[in-house]
Amino acid sequence: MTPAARVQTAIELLDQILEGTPAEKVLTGWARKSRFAGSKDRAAVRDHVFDVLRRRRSVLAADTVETGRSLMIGLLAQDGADLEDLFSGQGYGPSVLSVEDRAMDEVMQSERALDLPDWVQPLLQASLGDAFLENAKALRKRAPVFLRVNLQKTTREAAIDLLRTDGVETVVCPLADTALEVIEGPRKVPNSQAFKEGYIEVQDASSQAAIAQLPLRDGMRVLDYCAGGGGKTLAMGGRIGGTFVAHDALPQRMSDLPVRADRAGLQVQIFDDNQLTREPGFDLVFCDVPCSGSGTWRRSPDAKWRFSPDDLKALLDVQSEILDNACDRVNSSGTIAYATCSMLREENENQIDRFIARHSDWTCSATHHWQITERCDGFFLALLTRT
Ligand SMILES: C[S@@+](CC[C@H](N)C(=O)[O-])C[C@H]1O[C@@H](n2cnc3c(N)ncnc32)[C@H](O)[C@@H]1O
Repeated sequence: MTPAARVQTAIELLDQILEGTPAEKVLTGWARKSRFAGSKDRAAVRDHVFDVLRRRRSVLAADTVETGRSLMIGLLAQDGADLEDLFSGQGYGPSVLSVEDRAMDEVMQSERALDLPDWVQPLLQASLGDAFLENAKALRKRAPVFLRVNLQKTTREAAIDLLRTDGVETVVCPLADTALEVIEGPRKVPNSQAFKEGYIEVQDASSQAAIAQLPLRDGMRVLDYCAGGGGKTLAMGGRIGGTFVAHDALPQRMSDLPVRADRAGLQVQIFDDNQLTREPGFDLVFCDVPCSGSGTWRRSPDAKWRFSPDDLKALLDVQSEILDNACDRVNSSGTIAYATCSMLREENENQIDRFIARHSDWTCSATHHWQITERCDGFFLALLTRT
């Protein structure tokens, strides 16, 4: 596909997304139907679509109707692309620029907004204070890819060397002693020997840094209460030898965990609610609760525009219910670790304050924040123990 044809495809896919179809569904549907598109074409179209969604507000000039075409023109103009060349009307590319399109090109030389939904911006501002602007700007950029090195199987240095033999270039990330940033060849990671041998997993650096802050000791009994795909279970298992139990309200979310654990050389038991009630209390109950994901919105920019005040309210209820349930799963000297990838105070400190107001025998021994930067996603961790 020519660069212009990729732009026209992105325009058509964005129109479908604007009609309400989720971005992933639109992109997968197109990839299935378009056998002529190679992997580079797919990646380029995907990048166009996600760049627009990340900056959906600022790429649109004031008073311009939101269409796939107007959004793509705004994006390309903001990035300094040669619009006359791309919009030439040739081949499968988009039709030539109108007078209005050219006017937009000029407007877009300046940025309009921070690309946040109106109702979210004040909440983020109140939550982040002076750090708000830096965080909001970082959310408009593409996120880097990070790997977690499984220290039970190898070292960071050996992992760097092995990845290089498969065309994946990485550098040490200072945020965590397990973290590597991929600077070349991220798409080659799943087929690399390092991945197949269980030496590495894909995981953001702030999640790894949070796991490094947990009070983990060899021999502990650990429950990952909201395990999902099990990324945090594996990360905890990469740090200590112990007993690991995974649980999730939606067990199908854990379907890949046995294969991943096997690759990592970790034994993980998967328990439902009934099995958990028969278990003695755990030393650590890790609650990576469902949340707005606002610290990771640059990875799923579609979610940013879909997220509503009702969604937030429902999440707050689920988060407090999970914390209340976690109390029954932890032994008398154990710790509850509450984690979100949210930047919103409502989901973080306020949730902890409300928990302590409901459970006066509990105290918060530490909180940690990771801000959204070019280098890492936003993350929040609170450690709770009985007084
Ligand atoms: C943020 S995700 C977890 C991601 C996972 N820890 C990882 O590293 O891949 C939150 C998970 O909580 C689960 N969940 C939602 N409500 C729950 C509940 N009441 N009890 C336990 N898990 C719940 C969701 O199904 C989802 O998989």
